Amino acid sequence: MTPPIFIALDFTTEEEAIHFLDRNGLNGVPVKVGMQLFYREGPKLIERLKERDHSIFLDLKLHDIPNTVHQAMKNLARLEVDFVNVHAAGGRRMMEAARQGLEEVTNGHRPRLLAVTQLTSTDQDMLNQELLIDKPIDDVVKSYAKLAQKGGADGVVCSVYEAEQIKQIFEDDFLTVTPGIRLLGDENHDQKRVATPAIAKQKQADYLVIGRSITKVKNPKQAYNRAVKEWNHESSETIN
Ligand SMILES: O=C(O)c1cc(=O)[nH]c(=O)n1[C@@H]1O[C@H](COP(=O)(O)O)[C@@H](O)[C@H]1O
Repeated sequence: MTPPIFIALDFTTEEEAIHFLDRNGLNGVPVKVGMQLFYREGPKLIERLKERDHSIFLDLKLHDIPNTVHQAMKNLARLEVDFVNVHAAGGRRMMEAARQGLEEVTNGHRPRLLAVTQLTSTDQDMLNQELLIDKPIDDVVKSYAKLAQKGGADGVVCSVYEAEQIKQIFEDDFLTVTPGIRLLGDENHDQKRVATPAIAKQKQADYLVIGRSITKVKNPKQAYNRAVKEWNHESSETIN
């Protein structure tokens, strides 16, 4: 079975992304396309990745008034990717509009809708001091997750540290997709709520998103295999 690990293709051009996949023998692995690459290459890149049998998470994090998100989602639905996302902070009505847009256009293959709860680059201090949200971050994430479910999302994007609690609240098929993943010893960069693939497995995350720990290292294939191995064998590597 293909491991549920999306490699974040945070490259500037299609050629760089395809070259990366080819050079490292990563054909057919699940990939995430975010704003850096999509704003440059657009839908034709998605077609190319689909032809190459990649599952695709199109991560554009929509956050706007409900009508705009509704219309935008209709266009994204036509790309027939596997996952798309919005910011839960846009509110219930916006998420309902997103879901409606996806349903109006697709017949059969509706992309699953994810809602970003709190970015993994946000920590407790930033939540309190910059966003003026005066609550423990895991409570905020859980509360946004409940809102997301009411708004028709199929799951949330959260950190590994909230995944288990979310699994306890919802049915098994409400998904948790967790970025902020690092292999032991790697730099955290701008990420704050960080965990290894092994911890993600222990905390019952459904999917992992891994970028720089695979894409920016000397031997990406080896890093990818290490992540898969941790995921499969529940190794006990930890990270602070
Ligand atoms: O929605 C996302 O994919 C996302 C949400 C979030 O809270 N944090 C987060 O890092 N991401 C994305 O996941 C990827 C993480 O990349 P690395 O930090 O390089 O592993 C980036 O493409 C981010 O845009």
